[in-house]
Amino acid sequence: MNGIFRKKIYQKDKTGLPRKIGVLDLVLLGIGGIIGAGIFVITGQAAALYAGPGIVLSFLLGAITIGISALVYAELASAYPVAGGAYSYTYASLGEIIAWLVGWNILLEYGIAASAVATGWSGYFRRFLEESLGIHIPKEISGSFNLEAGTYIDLFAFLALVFVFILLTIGIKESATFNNFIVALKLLVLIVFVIFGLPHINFANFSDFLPYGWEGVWRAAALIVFAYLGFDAIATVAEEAKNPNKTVPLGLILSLAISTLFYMVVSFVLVGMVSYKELNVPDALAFAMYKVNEPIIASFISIGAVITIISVLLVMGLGFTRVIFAISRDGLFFKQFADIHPRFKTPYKATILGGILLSTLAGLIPLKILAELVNIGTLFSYLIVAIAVLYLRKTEKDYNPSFKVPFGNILLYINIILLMVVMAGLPHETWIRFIVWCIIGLLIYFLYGYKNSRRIES
Ligand SMILES: NC(=[NH2+])NCCC[C@H](N)C(=O)O
Repeated sequence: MNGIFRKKIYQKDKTGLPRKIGVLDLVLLGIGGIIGAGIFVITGQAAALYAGPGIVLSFLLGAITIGISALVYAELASAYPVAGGAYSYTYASLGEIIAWLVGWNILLEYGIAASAVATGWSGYFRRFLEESLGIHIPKEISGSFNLEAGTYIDLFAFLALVFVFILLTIGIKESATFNNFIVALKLLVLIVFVIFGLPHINFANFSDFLPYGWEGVWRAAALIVFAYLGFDAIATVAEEAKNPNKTVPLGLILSLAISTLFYMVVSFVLVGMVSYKELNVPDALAFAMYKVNEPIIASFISIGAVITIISVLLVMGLGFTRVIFAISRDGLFFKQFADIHPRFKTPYKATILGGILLSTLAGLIPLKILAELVNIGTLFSYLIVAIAVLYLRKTEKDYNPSFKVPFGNILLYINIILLMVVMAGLPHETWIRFIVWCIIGLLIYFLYGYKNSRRIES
C-alpha cells in the first residue's frame, strides 16, 4: 500500500513540447487568468452587501493571502519547471495519491471556472447584442438545458469555449499572442476607469468606512478572493516556456502583483465615486460611470469587460489541458491524452477532450450550479502546495530552488492559516461537492491510476 505515496523524480530537459513563450507572454497569461469576472462582477456586490468602502481592505487581505501563495508557486516552479503545476509539485514531494487528488481537483476547478465564466460572458454578450444592436436571440438557444423554461442550450457560452479550444489546439504561441491583445485591452479599460473616475471621487463616500465592521471586511475578502485566482495556470505551461526556472516564477509574481495594484486602485475609485449602498449590481464599474454622467465611458467599459473576460476562458482552458497532459503522461489517466500533435506541437488529444467536456458543460448546466463549485479546488491546491514546500524544506537534502519564499518560516504558516480560514468560510454545499469529487477521484485512482502509473517501473 505504500506505493500510493511513491514520488516522481524529475529529469531535466526531457520535454515533448516546444519552448515558445517568454516572460512577457507568461506575465500576460497570468493577468489574463486573474483579472476577469471578479473585478467586473463581484466587487460591487461585495462592497454593497458586506464591506462598504472597506472593500479596499478586503482586497488587501485577499492580496496577502493569495500573494504568499504566488510566492510558494514561484519557489516550486523554480525547483520543478515542468508541465502540470501544483499536480507535478505534489508528485515530487508528497507523493502520488496526493498529487492525483490535487490534479483531480484542479481539473474540476479549471473546468468549472471556464464554464461558469463562459455562461456569465454569454449573458453579457446577449444583452449587448439586444440592447446595442437590436439583435434578438431566440429563447431556445439562450439558456442552459431546461425544458420548463423552454431553453435548450446556451449557444454563446458553448461557442466561446469551442473558439478558445480551437485556438489552444493550433498552438501555444498563437494562444499567447491572442491573449496579449486581450490583456492590453483589459488593462486599458481599467486605466480609463481610473482616469475618468478619479475626478468624481467624493470623499463623503468614505465617511462611513466600515458600515459592517471588520467582520464585513473579512466576509467580503472570502468572496473577492475569487478575483485573485488564476495565476496558478501559468505554472502548468512551464515546459513551453523559455528558461522556465526564471521566467515562470517571475511570471507568477509579476502577474499577481500587477493585478493587485489594479484591484486596489480600481476598488478605491469605485467606492469613492458612488455610495456603496448602490453597488449591488452585476456591472458596477460601468454603472458607476453612468451615475457620474459619463455614458460613453460606461459603454466602453461594458464592451471592454465583455471582450476581455474571454482571456480567463483561454487561460483556464490552457491549464485544464496541461494538467490532463501531465497526468496522462504519468500514466494516471489514459496515455493517449499525452500525445503531441506532429505539426501544431500541442497536446491536441487532451485539448480536444477538454474542449468537448467544457463547452458541453457550459452550454447545458446553469451558471448558479457551476459558480457554487468554484474556489475550493484552487484553494485546496494552494494549501497542499504550501505544505509541500514546508515538507521539502525539512526533509529533502537536495531540494535547492533558485527562488525561495522570503521569511518562509513565518509566511508559509500565515499562508496556511489564512487559506484554511478562507476555505472554512465557503458554503456548506461547496464542501459537500468537494468531498464527493474527492471520493470519485479516489475510486478512479484505485481502479485505474494505481495500476497504470509509470512510477511502477521505477
Ligand atoms: N481557479 C479559478 N477559480 N479561476 C477563476 C479565476 C477567476 C478570475 N480571477 C476572475 O476574476 O474572473
